[in-house]
Amino acid sequence: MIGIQPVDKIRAAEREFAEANPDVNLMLRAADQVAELAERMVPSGTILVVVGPGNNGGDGLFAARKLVRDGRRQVMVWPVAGTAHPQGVVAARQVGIRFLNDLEVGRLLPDIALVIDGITGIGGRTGLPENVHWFAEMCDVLKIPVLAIDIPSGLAAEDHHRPAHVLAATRTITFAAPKLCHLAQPAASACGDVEVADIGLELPKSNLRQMQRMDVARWWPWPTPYTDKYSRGVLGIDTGSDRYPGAAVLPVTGAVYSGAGMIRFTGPDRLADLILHKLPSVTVGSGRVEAWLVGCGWSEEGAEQRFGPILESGVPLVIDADALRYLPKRLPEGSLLTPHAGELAELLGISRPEVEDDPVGKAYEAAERWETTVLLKGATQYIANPFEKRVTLAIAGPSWTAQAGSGDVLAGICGTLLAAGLPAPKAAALAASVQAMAAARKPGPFPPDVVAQAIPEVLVHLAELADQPVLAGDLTPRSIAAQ
Ligand SMILES: NC(=O)C1=CN([C@@H]2O[C@H](COP(=O)(O)OP(=O)(O)OC[C@H]3O[C@@H](n4cnc5c(N)ncnc54)[C@H](O)[C@@H]3O)[C@@H](O)[C@H]2O)[C@@H](O)CC1
Ligand SMILES: Nc1ncnc2c1ncn2[C@@H]1O[C@H](COP(=O)(O)OP(=O)(O)O)[C@@H](O)[C@H]1O
Ligand SMILES: [K+]
Repeated sequence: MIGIQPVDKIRAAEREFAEANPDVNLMLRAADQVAELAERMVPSGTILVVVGPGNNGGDGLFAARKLVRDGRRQVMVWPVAGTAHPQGVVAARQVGIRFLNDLEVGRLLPDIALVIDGITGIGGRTGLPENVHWFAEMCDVLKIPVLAIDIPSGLAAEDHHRPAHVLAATRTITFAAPKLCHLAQPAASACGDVEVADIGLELPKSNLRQMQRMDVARWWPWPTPYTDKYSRGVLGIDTGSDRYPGAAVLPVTGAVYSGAGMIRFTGPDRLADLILHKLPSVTVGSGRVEAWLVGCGWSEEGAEQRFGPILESGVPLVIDADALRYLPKRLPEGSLLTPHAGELAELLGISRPEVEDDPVGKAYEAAERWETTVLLKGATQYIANPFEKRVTLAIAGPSWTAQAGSGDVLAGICGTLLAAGLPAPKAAALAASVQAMAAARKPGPFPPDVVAQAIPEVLVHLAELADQPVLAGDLTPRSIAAQ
């Protein structure tokens, strides 16, 4: 898990560091790391460092000095948006760096190997200074690699919006910890590959975090030699309707391919035949279950009647799609709501744009109101956990997943994990991350059920990461295997 840090915590950590280490210059540390990464990105060629009025520009100027020192390359500086960092300017001039004006930049730009963006960092407000709009567009058109220092200029650190004008980066080097803009879409799409550089700051635990592959590997409920189908978790699934027959098949597919011990399908009989045709391991009819998945493709007719008895069962529920319209005040303990932005808006009685404007806040508001875990779906998936008062971002996948039925498959994976006994926040974070990883293995317009079929490959890979036995042979005690 990686903590996503707000600007005030970064600044406080910087102050504490400065008090404890009066002889260390953090800006030089940051600048050295910027220069090192720039060297790796383009071992030769001219570098243009664009600098703004703050410390982000200071980082850029000291990085420029470092880059020019080895004498192997030409480095130029273009100051924009106010007066550049005075000591930085002196340092750059001392080593003979040339300062350019707008006209010179326009003329030389096609021959630039790398642009380093030091216009604004964590002090940046949304929107690029107007006098560099043309420059951002030219870098994009000419496909010039851009290395952003801390934050691509135009983005604001704690904001997931991507404004019309931004200096989009090929890579971003940020310090101490990622900020929300690096990880939440659509802002993240302007950051390129993000590298987090350690400059020695100590940060407190954050209540906004992002899942890592290793977390998925550690938390996944791996089967053991003592496992049977019941102990692995039996999941009841009541989904689909005549209007939406696929919504019966897709969640079951997600549940089967993520390793449910057993599935009991209790939706319409005609749909059971459809499921069995594709997935003969599914059982039909009621019985004891550890968790229920409800709501996908119910349509309105008969929804309440379907929901009532399942709610009374008292086991944890994954509540998706149409079932979200019939939430009681109190949900069974350990339940999980899986709305997309439109459904969350309906739940909260607000508009969809209001949810899209503040996904972290709105997901958390719903989680608090229903005292349950909420997984807000979309290009970035937020898991709001009201018990530990935090929000977790799932591992992100390719945008190909944005298609009808992906949410149904995701609900099925959530169901498998709730039935396996995982607490809802973990189940949701794992399910969303694993689906994204499966989609990354199958990039392209593969239908959601085909993406689900890539989950076993992802799990085998993760099992290796977690040192879990994946094949029968792996269970051989090491002493025997060595003979
Ligand atoms: N805080 C830290 O821990 C460290 C910070 N460092 C660097 O310092 C940066 C933060 O420095 P600052 O606080 O000076 O802030 P920035 O350099 O990010 O930007 C502040 C300046 O930009 C102007 N500005 C902001 N948004 C603008 C916009 N949209 N259009 C035009 N002008 C705009 C502001 O008026 C202000 O003059 C970090 O991002 C990082 O690069 C590093 O030196 C290492 C240590
Ligand atoms: N831009 C995107 N990039 C990656 N995944 C996305 C994107 N947009 C949506 N998704 C995924 O697609 C799914 C859509 O869910 P949902 O809208 O409930 O679809 P449905 O109800 O048709 O199954 C969600 O799981 C979400 O993770
Ligand atoms: K920047």
